[in-house]
This record gives sequence, structure tokens and C-alpha cells, in this order.
Amino acid sequence: MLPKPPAILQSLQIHHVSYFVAGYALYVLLYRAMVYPRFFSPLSKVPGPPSKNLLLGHYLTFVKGEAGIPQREWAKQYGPVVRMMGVLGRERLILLSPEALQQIMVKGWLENPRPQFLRDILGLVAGYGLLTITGDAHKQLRKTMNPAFSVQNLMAQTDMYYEPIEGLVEILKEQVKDGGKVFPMYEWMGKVTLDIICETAFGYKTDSLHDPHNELAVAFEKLLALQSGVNIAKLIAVISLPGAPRLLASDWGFRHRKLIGRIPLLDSLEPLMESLRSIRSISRQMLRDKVADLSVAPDDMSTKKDIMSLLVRARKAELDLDPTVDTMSDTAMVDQVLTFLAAGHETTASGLSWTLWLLANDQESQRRLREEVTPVYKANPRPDYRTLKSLVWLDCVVNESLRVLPPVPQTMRMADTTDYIDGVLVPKGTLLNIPIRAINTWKQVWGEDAEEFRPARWLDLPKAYNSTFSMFSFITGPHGCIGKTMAVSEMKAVLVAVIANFEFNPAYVGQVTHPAAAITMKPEDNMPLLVTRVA
Ligand code: HEM
Repeated sequence: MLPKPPAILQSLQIHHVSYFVAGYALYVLLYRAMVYPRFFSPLSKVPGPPSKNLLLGHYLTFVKGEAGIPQREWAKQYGPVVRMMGVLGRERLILLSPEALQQIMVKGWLENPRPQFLRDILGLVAGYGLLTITGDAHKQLRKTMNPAFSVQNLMAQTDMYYEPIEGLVEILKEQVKDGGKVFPMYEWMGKVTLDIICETAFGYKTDSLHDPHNELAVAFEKLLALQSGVNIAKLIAVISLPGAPRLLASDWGFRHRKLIGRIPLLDSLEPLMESLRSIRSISRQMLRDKVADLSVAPDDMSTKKDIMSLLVRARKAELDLDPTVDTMSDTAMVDQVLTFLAAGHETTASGLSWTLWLLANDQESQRRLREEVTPVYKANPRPDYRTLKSLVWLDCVVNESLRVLPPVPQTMRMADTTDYIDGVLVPKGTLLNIPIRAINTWKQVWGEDAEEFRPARWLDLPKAYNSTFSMFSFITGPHGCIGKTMAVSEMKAVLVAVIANFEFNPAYVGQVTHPAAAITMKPEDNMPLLVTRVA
């Protein structure tokens, strides 16, 4: 027989337990959100904006503000190391000096990985690949992927950009009448970059430019429509629950998506799961086709330059050498290619849309660009990789646009060890905010007009300019963007064709644009621009 509990426990009632739990929760809340950060945290002396919201800290300022701007303003006022508060008093540091970036992104990249919640979100929406792993597994994978992004392969791939680009030019020509027409440029840039990335990643023709009902295009459109600061915030909250990422990716989760979508705050999960399912199933089918191709027509496969074909061929070569070797599974391969699709589509679409916006508002730079690209385009409407690289003003325009309006305005890391960064003792577990937009427009480096679009600055760079840390749109180090050269060359190919054929102007007098804060920085209104034919 069990011994009797003491009298005090026998007299306990359910409401006593609830008071105790509520009291404890309040104590934890007050301690974590108020007492610890104010009095005990090693970061308490780091300057930063005062937090008025005990529960949410500066979180809402981030979600609702223009992408990258709160960090920039705080960096100006309190920088170069700024402390801000996250949810429930979770401290974050904003860091932007080259020394800090060198330590976080290069020397100490293993000790400062992407935080788990970010990896979970990226894994769910972009596949479990380069964006979600770290350490030796990442090094190995990057080595496998590098050949697909070599200059040699990019040179061979450039021609794949032109079918979609010519499709876009044709459509705009057909629709633009005298006096011009207003187009939602972000939408059109999204279509052309989707068609290009599907061709280069899978060798698959989406043709979303002409076929809005293409299954892959529809799934991507649905996925992108969900990308808003508020939805990302909800997703972070859900994903932080134990087991949630696995559940959302599971068959059970998919079967019960309607039920899950009915739960308040989880309404965006149903379309999210549906679009992901459809993107994955198309990708799997494409992989099966390629594996089958490989067994029947090796010569044809060896001419295909898309990333998935390269991976399938590399795997076959490895197995031919040693049939017992551990190679990449089909699922892992689909995940890698999905990562490229997700990382390379919207970023490039945003980069192009912002460039057209900036040119629409700087007619002199646009005119100078047209003067440079028109003879090249007339000589050959499909300029190759080297020709695109040699155009000086085009290079200035693309660099300057990616600098002032970077498609990825910020990223995150988490300190995995306690260490000094930029002279501050940073405790293990601190979230580190890398404010790309603020770094790119830091007045200490770029001067008083740092926030203005002035492509000519790339012809005479300031003394303080550092080629690795002053322009951080693709970050740097082992996690630096693998698609950087591809993205820049693709943007240039699109710009040559559209600038040689059309003029871009604001859609109406006094037009302003609102860069929305999400994972990528995209225009909230699809960016309407007035397009006219070049005389
Ligand atoms: C203008 C276009 C682009 C911009 C601004 C951009 C920017 C970035 C940034 C900032 C990161 C680092 C994210 C982080 O660590 O938190 C990144 C990583 C990455 N990007 Fe890009 N990207 C662009 C285009 C592309 C393209 C076209 C591809 C592939 C086809 C691509 C593939 C990747 C991959 C795989 C990673 C992860 C690299 C790793 O961790 O090893 N990106 N990109």
C-alpha cells in the first residue's frame, strides 16, 4: 500500500494548483521579460531602443515596418552593436561592422549557425538542403553542388534564359499600345524568373508567361502569396512548437490540412501544405524522368545542363565506380533542387523589379543604360555570359540596385557559444540579426548619400569600401549565396532585353513603393510601372 500524502497535499484543490501555475508563469514572464534583461544580462549595457511592449518587445516593429528600415534607423542611432528585444524578453543583437561580420559569417560560421526556427521554416518551404544544414554535412553538400554553379556551367546555361526572356518581350510588345500600358512588374518578373529557374534547375518548361494554369506556376504563386510579415510571424510561432515541422511535412498533416487550417491563426497552413505537396510531386516526377532518361539515352543526358541532370549524372558516375558507395537519395536530390528553385526564383524577381523601379525614377541612368545595351542587343539579342559581364554601366546599375534595395534585407544567426563579438560578450543563445540593408547603406562606408540610388558610385568606390563586407546582399563565407553569379547574370540578361525595347516610368505621379518585410523584400503592390515602346 502507498503511504498517505502529507495533510497539506490532501487539502489541495484544483484552483490552488491553477493559482500556483499562473503565479509561476507570471514570475517567469516578469523575470525573463523585465528583470533579467534589465539587471542581469551581460547585454544590459549594450545601447538600443527602449522596449515598450513587455510581451512582444520590438517584434511588431519588425513585422509591420518597412523591410530592413527599423534596423537601419537603430544602427544609425545606437550602432554599430545594437540590442533589441524579441518576444518574452529574448535579446537580439544587430551587428554591422566588418569585424563582427567576419567573425559571425566567416571565422566563426560553425559557432554561429542559422537559428533552428529559421532552418525549420526554410526546410519546410524550400527543402532540406544547403539552407538548413551546417558543419561537415554542409561542406560536403556544397562541394557536390559547386560544379553546377561553376562559371563554365553558367556559360553553358546562359542560353537557357532566352526563351522566357523573348516570351516576355513579345507579350509586352503585343500589349503596349500608343501611350503605353501599366504592368504589375513584380508579377511579370516573377513569371520570367520562374520559367528561367525551372529550366536551369530541372530542364522543365513551365511557360508560366503564356500558361497561367501550369501546375508548378500555380503552386508557386500560391506559396508566394502567403509570404507576408504576418504570415511568417504565424509560421515561426507554429514551427517553434515541438514536433510541428515534422507534422506539417507528414502525410498525416497533409490529410488533415483542412482541419488544421480551421484552427485560429493557422489559416495559411492549408494553402501552404497544398502548394508544397504539388511542387514536391512534380519535382519527384521530373527526377524519375531523368533517371529513366539516363538509362536509355546517355548521350542526350550528357548534353543537358540543368542542375538536376548534373546531379543525376554525378550520382551515376559515382555508382559506376563503386556500386557500394553511399550516394544522394532521390528525396535528398529533390530537396536540393527545390532549394534552388525557392532560393533563386523570388529573390531574382524582386531584384529585377526593384531595379526597374529605381530606373523608372532615374531617367538619366535608364537612358545611359539603353545607350549601352541597344547596340549589343541589336547585334545579338542573346548576349552570352562574357558579353553580359563586360557591360560596365549595366554592372553599375545591377550592383547599385542590389545595394540599396537588397532582395534579402536581413538574415539571422544564433550564438552557439559565449564569446566576444565586436567587443561585446555575447551569451550563448543570443539571436544575431545581420541587417543587410543597413550594412549596404552604412554612411560610414558609402558617405552621406548612401541611401540614394547612384550607379556611378561603382565607377569610383569610396576609400572605406571593402569588397567583402560593404555590400552584403549575397552575404559571404561558407553560407554565402551559391547562386550569386547566376542571379547577376540572369538579371543582366533580362535587363538588356527589356531596356533595349521599352521605357519604364512610374505608373502615376507621386507613386511611392512599399517594400514588404518577409523573408525576401518584395513590393506590396506588385509594383505597377508604365511601359512604353522605345522609339
Ligand atoms: C538576386 C538574387 C539573390 C539574392 C539577393 C540572394 C541572396 C542570398 C542570401 C542573402 C543568402 C544567405 C542566406 C542566409 O544565410 O541566411 C543566400 C543563400 C543561398 N542562395 Fe541566394 N540569392 C539570390 C539568388 C539565388 C539563386 C539564383 C540561387 C540558385 C539558383 C540561390 C541559391 C542560394 C542557396 C542554395 C543558398 C544557401 C547557401 C548555403 O547556405 O550554402 N540564390 N542567397
